[in-house]
Amino acid sequence: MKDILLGINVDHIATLRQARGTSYPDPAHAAAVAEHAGADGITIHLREDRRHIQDRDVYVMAKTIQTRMNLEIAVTEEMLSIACEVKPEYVCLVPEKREELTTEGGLDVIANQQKITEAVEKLTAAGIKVSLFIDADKGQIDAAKATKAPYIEIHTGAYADAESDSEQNAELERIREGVQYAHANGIVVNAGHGLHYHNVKPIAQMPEIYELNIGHAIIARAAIDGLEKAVRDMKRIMLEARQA
Ligand SMILES: CC(=O)[C@@H](O)[C@H](O)COP(=O)(O)O
Ligand SMILES: NCC(=O)COP(=O)(O)O
Repeated sequence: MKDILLGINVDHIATLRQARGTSYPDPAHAAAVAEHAGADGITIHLREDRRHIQDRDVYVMAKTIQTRMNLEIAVTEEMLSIACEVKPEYVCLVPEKREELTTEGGLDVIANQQKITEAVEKLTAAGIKVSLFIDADKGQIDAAKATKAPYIEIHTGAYADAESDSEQNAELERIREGVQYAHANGIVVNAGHGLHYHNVKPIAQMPEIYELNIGHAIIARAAIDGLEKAVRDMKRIMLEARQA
């Protein structure tokens, strides 16, 4: 069975920096440590409100990341222009609401089919591999396929936030069905949001999943155990789950 890959989101290293407006900690430094510890890629989310990752971080990490950059952006002219200039290996199109604490749901590809299709075409023409951050919904998966984006990232937030075992199991089955459906339709399937050391195993065990993007939980663990150990521990849990 294929190994599952781990993308480390370093947004919340930047959150710590922005809290005091200092030059440290530098997400570019964290990305290098994460790569040394076994990260297969680095994810950064350049939000329109620049609450954590700054434009400077994107341009610096475009030069320093040794694995590959997955740049998360909203579907706006400004962000598409930055992405086409930087040319990361991957761009993941995500929804954004100014007032949200964190991403609250997947892209509504169905309702924005033309706009998202045009964005996928523009990014693809720039040589970028495009992923769409969507819920595990067959209608959204069909709409994502119609945009010709080669990747999707299934939003695992509802699974992570579930308040009962029955709710979490229902969300897990919904994700499983969506992952299998997308994979059967020739889409490369990633997943992420809200995953941590105690809920990642059932997701990592899904053989159709190519990569998990995980940030907040790993950066939080790094505050206690250090980033290298936090990354190695997560990678080990994921690989053991996949091989179980
Ligand atoms: C799209 C997603 O789930 C995350 O990658 C995103 O970065 C969350 O936003 P914050 O990092 O601002 O919490
Ligand atoms: N796309 C998910 C991601 O990059 C990290 O999300 P989280 O682990 O910070 O919730």
